[in-house]
Amino acid sequence: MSEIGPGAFHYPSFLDAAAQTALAEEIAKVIAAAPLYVSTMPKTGAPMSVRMTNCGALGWVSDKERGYRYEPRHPQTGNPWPAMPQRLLELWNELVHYHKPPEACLVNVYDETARMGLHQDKDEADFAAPILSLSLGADCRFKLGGTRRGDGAIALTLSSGDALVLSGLARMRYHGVDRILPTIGATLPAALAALGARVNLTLRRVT
Ligand SMILES: O=C(O)CCC(=O)C(=O)O
Ligand SMILES: [Fe+2]
Repeated sequence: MSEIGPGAFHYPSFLDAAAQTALAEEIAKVIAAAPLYVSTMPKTGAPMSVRMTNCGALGWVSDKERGYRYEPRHPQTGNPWPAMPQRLLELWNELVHYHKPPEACLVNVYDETARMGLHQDKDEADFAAPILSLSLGADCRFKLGGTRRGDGAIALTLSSGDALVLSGLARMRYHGVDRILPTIGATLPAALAALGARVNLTLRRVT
């Protein structure tokens, strides 16, 4: 584990190959029940390059009219999000020291050209709870800035099996995915391989 400034913890290869396979199988079930969809940006309605879905009681959604928010139902099927797999609750307990369970797990699927601009995670009512991110598949160049937009950002590589915790002073740090890196040998586990190059799971407490 390496601490990238107070409260930001990077755990390279936290999940071994077997754990990645098991997690990918759980996420494939989530996607079968709650299909991936394309969110649009508030105001402009521009489509995001990342496809997404959620599991847990609440899911992060965005559209032109109503912007970023959490909803209890899939925006296209209208069904409640699938339950959060037990394995994710266990990883939260292992890595996040917080007295309440996560309510939302956002599943982001990147193809080779997808990216995510620098942003803060601030649609939650509870900023005291850490954020837990888990990565599968291709490496990405991840940017981690400060708590103000203009602060300089450092780049790190997030690889398959890596965990990242943003807690305390790091909870509101800007972050984003610059680009997916050509990654030799690290593809998504078979259960997810057809969907894209990289999958990121972000577990959050919302209320
Ligand atoms: O894909 C990642 O590593 C980051 C995802 C993220 O920042 C988000 O969904 O808010
Ligand atoms: Fe984020």
